[in-house]
Order: sequence, then C-alpha cells, then structure tokens
Amino acid sequence: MLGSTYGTLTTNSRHARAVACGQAPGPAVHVHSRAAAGGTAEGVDDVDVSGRPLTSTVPDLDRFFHPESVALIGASDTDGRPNTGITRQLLAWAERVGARLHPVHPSRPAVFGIPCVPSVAALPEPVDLAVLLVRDPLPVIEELDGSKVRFAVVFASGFAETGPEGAAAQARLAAAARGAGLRLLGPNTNLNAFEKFRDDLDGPAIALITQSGHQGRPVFTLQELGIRLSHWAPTGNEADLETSDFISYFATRPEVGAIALYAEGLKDGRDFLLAADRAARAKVPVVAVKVGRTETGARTAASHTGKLTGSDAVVDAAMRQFGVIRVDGLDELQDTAALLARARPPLAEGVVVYSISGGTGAHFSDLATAAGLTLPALSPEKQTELHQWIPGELSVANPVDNGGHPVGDWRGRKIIDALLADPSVGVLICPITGPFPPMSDKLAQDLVDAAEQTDKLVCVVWGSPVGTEDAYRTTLLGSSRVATFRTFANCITAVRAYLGHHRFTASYRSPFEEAPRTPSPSLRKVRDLLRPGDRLSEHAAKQLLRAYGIRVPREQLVTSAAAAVRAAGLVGYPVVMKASAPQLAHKTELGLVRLGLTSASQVRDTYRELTDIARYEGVELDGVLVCQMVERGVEMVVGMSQDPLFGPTVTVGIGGVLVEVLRDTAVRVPPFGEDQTRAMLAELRGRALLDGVRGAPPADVDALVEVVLRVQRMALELGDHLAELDVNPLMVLERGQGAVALDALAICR
Ligand SMILES: CC(=O)SCCNC(=O)CCNC(=O)[C@H](O)C(C)(C)COP(=O)(O)OP(=O)(O)OC[C@H]1O[C@@H](n2cnc3c(N)ncnc32)[C@H](O)[C@@H]1OP(=O)(O)O
Repeated sequence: MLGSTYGTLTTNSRHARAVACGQAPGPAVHVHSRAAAGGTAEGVDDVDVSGRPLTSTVPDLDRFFHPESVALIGASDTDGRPNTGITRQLLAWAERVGARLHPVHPSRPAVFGIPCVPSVAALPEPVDLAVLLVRDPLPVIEELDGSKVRFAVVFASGFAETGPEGAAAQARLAAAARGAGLRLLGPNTNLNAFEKFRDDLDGPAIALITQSGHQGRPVFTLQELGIRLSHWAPTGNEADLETSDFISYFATRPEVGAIALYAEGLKDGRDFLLAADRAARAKVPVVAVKVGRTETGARTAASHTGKLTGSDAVVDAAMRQFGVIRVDGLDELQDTAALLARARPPLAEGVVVYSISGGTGAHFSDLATAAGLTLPALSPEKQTELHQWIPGELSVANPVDNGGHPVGDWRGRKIIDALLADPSVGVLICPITGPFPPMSDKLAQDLVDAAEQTDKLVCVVWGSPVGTEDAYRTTLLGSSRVATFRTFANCITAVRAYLGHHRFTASYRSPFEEAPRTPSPSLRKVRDLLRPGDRLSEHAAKQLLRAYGIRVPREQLVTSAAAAVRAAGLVGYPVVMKASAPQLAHKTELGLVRLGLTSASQVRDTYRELTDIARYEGVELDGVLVCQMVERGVEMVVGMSQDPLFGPTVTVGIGGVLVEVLRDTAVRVPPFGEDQTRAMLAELRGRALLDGVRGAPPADVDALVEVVLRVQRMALELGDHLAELDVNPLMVLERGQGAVALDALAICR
C-alpha cells in the first residue's frame, strides 16, 4: 500500500460538505464580486500549494433561465431591421412564460405596442435580465448596475472571434460587467436559452451547452425521441459566463439527468476541471463533443514527454480523469446523453444480444466486444431454458438467435423475460435490421412490455432506413423505458458510456479534496536551483528529484580521469559514465553515455573519450558523471510538461532510447490520485512489460506509481518555474526493490 497520495495533507472538508452531490447553491447576492454576483461564495480562498483554486463557485442561474422581469435594449418593430425578429421572438416568449418585459429605446414611445422607457436608468423595476440587441454593447453595460440587473445577454458579434482588437473589446466588456456586479452571457451569442421546449415530456432531462448556437440540433432530435430538455446555454464567446459555470449549475439541478456539451474551446482549464469534478461528485454525467482532435499534437519541446503529449491528448485525458464522456458527433452526443439521463444504474455489467437473425446478432456482438462490452456466455441451465422456445439448432449462448421462429407468439416475451432474469445480464440489446412486420412489431411490443417490468436496461437498434414505421415511432419511441438507437455504433458508444459512468462515479473521490495545501519542506531550497530559461544538467536535475524523494543512482560529477577512477571505486563497479552539460538533452545520440565499465583503466580511457567527443561536438562539459550501474528492470519515462490550457501535466510511458519510436504514453492533469495513476499505466500498450514477460519478474509497480505521484507534486509546486521535466529512463526494478531515475532533464521557464 502506498503512502498518502501527496505526502502531508491538510484536507479541507468544509468545501466537500458544502457542495456535496446535488446540493443546491445558496441564494444569489448582488455584490461586486464574481463569486457573489449570482453565485455562492463558499471556499473561494481554498487554494493548492501553487495558489490554484481547489474549489469553485456555483453561479445561481435560476433567474437567468427563468427571469421574471427583462429589459430589452435596442428593441425594434421596423420591418427589415435585424432586431425586429428577435424583439418579436422575445415578446412571444415573455408572454408565454409570464415575464414582465421592458423595452428600452432612446426615442420610440413603444415597440409592438409595448411602451418603451428611454434608458436603463428609467426602468420601472430591477430586472433579472437585460437583453442587449445593440451593435455597441459596452456603453450600455457600463450604465448597468448589478443591484438592479442580475444578468445581461449580449447578442452582438465582432469581438474575440475577429482577432486581437475584438478580443480587447471583449475584455473591456467583461471588465465592465464585473465592475457593474452582474454576470454576462456572450457576446456573439443568441437567445436559445429562451427556446420553448416541449412540456409534454417527462423524466430526467438533458441540459445542453453549445458554444455555437447552430450546433443545437440535438434539442430538436432529442425531443423527437421523447427526451425532455430542461436548459439550453448558448455560451458564445464566453467573455464572462462560460461552459464551466453552466456545468456546475446544471450539476446542482434535480431535473437534470445528463449534461450534453458542444465545445470548440475551453476558456479556463482549471475551471473546467472543477466543474467536471462537481458533476462527477453529483453523479451527473457530462457528455461532450470537443472540437480539435486534429490539431497538431507535437509541440515544440525538448523533452520526450513534451513532444509526446499534444494538447488534444491532454483535453482527452482531463475529460477522462473527471469522468466526462467524450464523443465525436452530435448524434452520439444526443444518444449517449439520452441514455445516461434516463437509464437506472446497472444491476450487472453483462450485455446480452438478442436478435431475430443470427448474422445481425453476430455482427453486433463482434462490434460490441471489440468496443469493450462484456457479453457473458449464458449458463448451460439458461440455454436449456431458452431452448424450450428456440429450436435446438440455433445458438443461444450469447448472442441469442431466435431465428425468427418464436417471436410472433407468446414465446417471444418468455425469451425476453428469461434473458432479463439472468443475474449476469444488466443490459439486453436487440438489434433489428428489419423491419419485418408483423414480426418486428410484435418484438417491439414485447420489449416495451418487458422493459416496464424490469430495472435492467433494454435497448433496441432500429436499423430500418425509413424509420417511420409504427413499431419504431409509436411503440418504441412512445415507451420511456426502451432506449432506442438508429445505428449499432451509437448504441455501443452509449451503452459503454452508461456502464463506464456508473463504474466511475461509484468509486470517484475528488482529487481536489486531497490536493496538497502546504508546500514540501524542501521547496524553497529546490526553487533556488531553478533560474528562468535554464536547462539543468543531469546532475542538477537529479538533485531536484532527490529533493522530492525520487531515488537516483549513487554518482559523482568529476572533472579529471583520476577523479573518475576514485569515484568509480566509491560508487562500485560496474559503472556508467556520462558526459554532463546543461545543454545536453540526448546524450546517447552523441555517444556520450558508456555502460558497464568494470576496471580503472576502462574508466580512465572512457573519461578521455567522452571529453574528446564533447570537444569535437563543441559541447562545453561541466564534468563527467560516474554512476552506479543499475541493471535489470523495466525502463519507463515519467515527466511533466506545460499545457497552454491546463498548465502542468504529468506523463508516464514506456521509456528508454525507443521512447519516441514507441510513443506509448499516458497523461494526466494534476491533481490526480493513485487511482488515476494506475489508470494511466493501464492505458499503456506495453503495460504487460511491468507484469514480467519472457521470464522477467514482475516490476515494482507501486514504486512506479509513487514516482509518478512525486513528479505530480513537483508539477504542482514547481509548475510556475519548471517548463519541462523528463525522467528517462526510470528503471523500475523487481517488485519490492523500488525504482531508480537513471537520467533526468529539467528545463526552467
Ligand atoms: C449562432 C448564433 O446565432 S450567434 C449570433 C451572433 N450574433 C450575431 O450574429 C449578431 C449580428 N448582429 C446583428 O444582428 C445586429 O448588429 C444587432 C441586432 C446586434 C444590432 O442591430 P443594429 O441595428 O446593428 O444595432 P444598433 O445599435 O445600430 O441599433 C439597434 C437599435 O437599438 C437602439 N439603441 C442603440 N443604443 C441604445 C441604447 N443605449 N439603449 C436603447 N436603445 C438603443 C438604436 O436606436 C436602434 O433602434 P432602431 O432600430 O429603432 O433604430
């Protein structure tokens, strides 16, 4: 068992208690601070050793989504004006929801017959929301007073999306909103937040966040599928209110069963992690499309870990470590969110595939298994039971093929019930590539009836290209209990996400609660080693590692052949000799590393050779390292690098000289705990190397985990001073023997 994840901790559980799963935020208070303007202010001083926040506020957005009074600034009823349509839309909405609408216009007495006031100062009452339909919103925001206006929506475009000048204008807008003490949505947003959702649907709802309003197609298709929508947040340029605010808020809403997110960029990595953490603790699934998969991964970096970890890989990892389910398309987004919002927790992880056609069942099962779903073989007793109704020549092991024979009569339902009664089965999936009426009609009805009487998940993939059949539209979609999909792929993605989400949240522990709040005792001494822009020599980098409790070999830095021989005697033969200089990133390539030296004469000769090569290559050495030779272990790489969005990240992978050929690494964003460290190792293709292959003993995985966590501690404490750190190879010895950092590279910021 490892020690504490981060060493000495001072855990602050006040926040944990205050924001425990699903707990509603406190009331909005109108004071001039971001924490308080429409949000709870608990835990705002809670920071880690590097001053990064460990808690976030939940903005109280109730009155944003359900305003009772609204000021409409820049209203128009003139044909052809861009504001006219929106004014009409807002008037209809206000009438429908019973909000009091106050048009503001400098010269008009009324729009659409509603009296106007000439300025915001003349508003007859404080308003929950001000909608700005003017081209230049800044002077209007500057005029607003947060004690009279809680939220503002800025529709105008022409801000950060246009370039640096627009970005500066957007920053002024955000500053003005902060100064006024109100929360602002936009600019470059629309009024989707006030979209009318169908009110004839029930059950847990989906809250949608889209940075681009045009990516809101799931709103319409989900409602077609009978899934309730509760909110839609079109976040636009996110000058103030951002995706993370909405995730945090939705995670506290009892009606929200899942959050669906379409994101092009994330404004603040830390805010996103804190929001995702809040959702994970509340067990509210977040399903996300995040554009940017194809951006070039390799950044300019000197270390292996820096080169091997692209920004999108970091986004991917950050989402995974906080349980955000990343999907690629809007169809997957809606299907996965719909399933997660509405399905009850699984009673078992096993999936049984039941079909009318052996080919369909085999095809689906193949894809499902490849995607990681477990299709348990049904027991001989269960198979005998099924063969009462299914001819003996058909396979009922799983997938279960009924051959189309029994589904048209009473036996169809018997089979479904028998499958759902199996304790190894948590999910029944019936792919129907038909339709084959009346057989498929009866099958659909049996599935709907059976789903009513079980807590297990029943899914149908309705593969008909038409999709207007009664069995699909009326029977299946009319049922709230059968999850219905149109493609194999979306069904498999959704079911995998459903099982994964429940597995993840069942054991989730917030890493923010355990993150270190007090610095390591050696921190000040270590920081002195780091001067801006410096590249540390191997020897200095190893001192850094030693200060964080990471084992390094016995070694001495020498500057003469005679001293090298003395050092070898002290270190103990066989020894390794390496040229040492701050600018030497990859010594092996230059022939500046020599292994297995067993005598004084070899040491003396090697010293001369190394210094000759260095002179030839124009490398100014600060000496030659004579190191203890550590053999027999698994060569890993552990490191940290900087991500533009999330800050320091930690990478572990298969190391050694082939590190950049194998490119077998996993990354995480601090803070993370031992569970995520082990999950990183599980992601490596070469993970089996650590278990011992071809007669090698199992490696000391616990020691490796400990090193990764210590590097994380360095990343947390030194992240502002250290650009990159590479421990390669970290020799992971036989189980119980530990791990030794054989080489290290550190580059300061
Ligand atoms: C996915 C998506 O859909 S994202 C959407 C992103 N957003 C966009 O694309 C916005 C595109 N832009 C537009 O449609 C327009 O420029 C708008 C609606 C923002 C502004 O319309 P414009 O006519 O350009 O704005 P302008 O500021 O000149 O005037 C608007 C009205 O507000 C009035 N107005 C101006 N300032 C104020 C003020 N301080 N108080 C009250 N009224 C004012 C004007 O007098 C004018 O009234 P009028 O129509 O009676 O003459």
